[in-house]
Amino acid sequence: MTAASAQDNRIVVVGSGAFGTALAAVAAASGKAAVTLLTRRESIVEDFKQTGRNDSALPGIDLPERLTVSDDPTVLEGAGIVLFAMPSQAQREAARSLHGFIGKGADVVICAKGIERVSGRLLTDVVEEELHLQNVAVLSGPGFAADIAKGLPTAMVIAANGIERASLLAEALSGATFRLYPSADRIGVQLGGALKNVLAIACGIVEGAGLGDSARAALISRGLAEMSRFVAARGGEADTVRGLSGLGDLVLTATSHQSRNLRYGIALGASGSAKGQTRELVEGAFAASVAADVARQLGVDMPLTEAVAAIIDGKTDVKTALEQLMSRPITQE
Ligand SMILES: NC(=O)C1=CN([C@@H]2O[C@H](COP(=O)(O)OP(=O)(O)OC[C@H]3O[C@@H](n4cnc5c(N)ncnc54)[C@H](O)[C@@H]3O)[C@@H](O)[C@H]2O)C=CC1
Ligand SMILES: O=C(CO)COP(=O)(O)O
Repeated sequence: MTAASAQDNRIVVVGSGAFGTALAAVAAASGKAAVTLLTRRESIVEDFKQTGRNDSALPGIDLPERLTVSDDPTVLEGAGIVLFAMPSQAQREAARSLHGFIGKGADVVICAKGIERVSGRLLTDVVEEELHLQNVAVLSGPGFAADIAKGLPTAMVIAANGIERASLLAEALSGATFRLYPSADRIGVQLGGALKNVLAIACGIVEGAGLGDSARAALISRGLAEMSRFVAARGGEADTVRGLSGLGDLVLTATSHQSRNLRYGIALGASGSAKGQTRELVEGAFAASVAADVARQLGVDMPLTEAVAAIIDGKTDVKTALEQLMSRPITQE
């Protein structure tokens, strides 16, 4: 049985970066369906033909032979499941440009962790608007692309509009080393992925500034409280943040040097301010100020996200932000 009855059971992954390549690899390795990785670069098609790898995204990792790599968007026509694995700020443009190829019965799954920067909107809303579709799903949770592609055990979450749809997608995309848990909370799952990146930057700042492991533990648990307030205010389930897409991913990215967000935060912490840092490379740097803006509009208290946003935007430095956080009124946990 396919997840989308009007389409065939092929899976197409759009975006041949690290995460898209990894997701295409595990889906192809499971052998449940034909899988195509759709790239915009002909050189990636050629490299895969010659080496069996996508070294531009995942150097040295062999990909399954049964994977197909293509630069022809017509492969999307009739595909039952389409994964959108490009960065958050590229989701709208990608949806707009691929709108004519994606069938009305396809299950589109967003595999990015962010919020639209210019509008503060959820990526599900953005992609649904551009594709004129409803029921766009979200895949999120703890899992580095390289770990997934190497076949290391990984568990993530797939959230759809309704648990039955989410369960079908989880079955279709899980494999021997990659386990997806279904959820019906699309808001909580996607906001968990966006906000944990901001908190991973905060943890990096703590590490880079030498503030200690105790500070990081405090950040993780107070950060989780912030996440749950924000998720509830945006109409999601506060409890979702305790699962893989919230706490699970926060712990992973706040503690592993594989995380780009953590490494970016370490650089900020080491230098004491955003002077001279490029923010464009990590998702959390895009999410921080928009999440802080939305939180203010909703009346949600998010001091850690505010502090990260102010540091990234050059409005304050690490030392001042820390002093402000530590001098906040004492409140009940
Ligand atoms: N790398 C990782 O370990 C993980 C990444 N993610 C998320 O996946 C998303 C993508 O991250 P990565 O793959 O690491 O980034 P990446 O920078 O390795 O790859 C992004 C890819 O998207 C492509 N792209 C950009 N705009 C496009 C468009 N309009 N149409 C088609 N393709 C487009 C780029 O050419 C590039 O190949 C991010 O939101 C990230 O947070 C989630 C879990 C793990
Ligand atoms: O989301 C990730 C792992 O779950 C990847 O994190 P980075 O984008 O910080 O590398």
